[in-house]
Amino acid sequence: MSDDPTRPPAALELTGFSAYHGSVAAAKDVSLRVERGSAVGVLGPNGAGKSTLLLAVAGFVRTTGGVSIGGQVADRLSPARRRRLGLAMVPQERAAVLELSVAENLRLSWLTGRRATPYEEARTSALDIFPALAGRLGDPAGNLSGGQRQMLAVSRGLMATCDVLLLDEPTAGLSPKLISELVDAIRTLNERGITVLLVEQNFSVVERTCSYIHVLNGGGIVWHGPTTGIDRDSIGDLYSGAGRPQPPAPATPGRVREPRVPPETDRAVPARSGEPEGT
Ligand SMILES: Nc1ncnc2c1ncn2[C@@H]1O[C@H](COP(=O)(O)OP(=O)(O)OP(=O)(O)O)[C@@H](O)[C@H]1O
Repeated sequence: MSDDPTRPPAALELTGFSAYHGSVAAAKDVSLRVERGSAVGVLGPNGAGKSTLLLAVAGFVRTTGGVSIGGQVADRLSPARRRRLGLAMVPQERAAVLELSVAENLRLSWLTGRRATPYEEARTSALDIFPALAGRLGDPAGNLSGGQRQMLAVSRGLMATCDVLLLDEPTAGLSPKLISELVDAIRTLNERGITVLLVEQNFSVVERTCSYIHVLNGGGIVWHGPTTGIDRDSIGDLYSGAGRPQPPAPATPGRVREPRVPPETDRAVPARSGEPEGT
């Protein structure tokens, strides 16, 4: 948790957070902060520990260190209790009950979620973001294309009427058109005050949605900084931990988003162990 009592609580905050498969730490000493209504990206090579980190935040993996959701300490809470605090996760597998219809899948997520918003309202709100699903409500989820199933997976997260959405590589395998739709959807979520922690391999998606990124490798954060101004050619250096801060590039309207971070934290810094890292 933040040491500064005057700072409003983050939507999500990890402090010295480690996550274990058995006795092996797949995410190590991760500290990060995600402000309400912002999107923060986690990039890194295969096996870096990104999915494990999200699963651990959602409560499915043994952890040490601190996790708080909306200012509430959640370290020891079950996944269900974390959902009630407003956390939802969309795993990499595009989870849906394939035998149930699209509408039934949405209803199921609402029933097992926080029900902070009436069902009809939550459904209208989700379909507003993914209109392609509106015409498929009666179809079995198993009949959807991969991209449509991804939209359904994100909609299911929204039906839980969440405040914080964890997205694990939501654009994997999608066409450029569907990726653009998903990018727009993430921006819309932020505009509605929903916070997003986005695991991605696709830097372009992170660049278009996130104000801040953390690069994970070998389970630890090897670099973090604002997204604006990162030179695409330096991504390999960031992955290897050899990244150097880049001078901020002038924002190009419509292409690069203005950073949402406060000016005093608008700087790129190689990560040091134990250092709080945030937006
Ligand atoms: N259920 C598990 N049991 C044991 N080890 C696991 C398990 N799941 C993942 N691991 C190991 O934890 C490490 C991190 O895996 P993780 O899936 O979190 O990485 P990732 O960054 O999400 O990779 P990718 O981008 O390929 O999905 C890897 O070494 C992996 O082999």
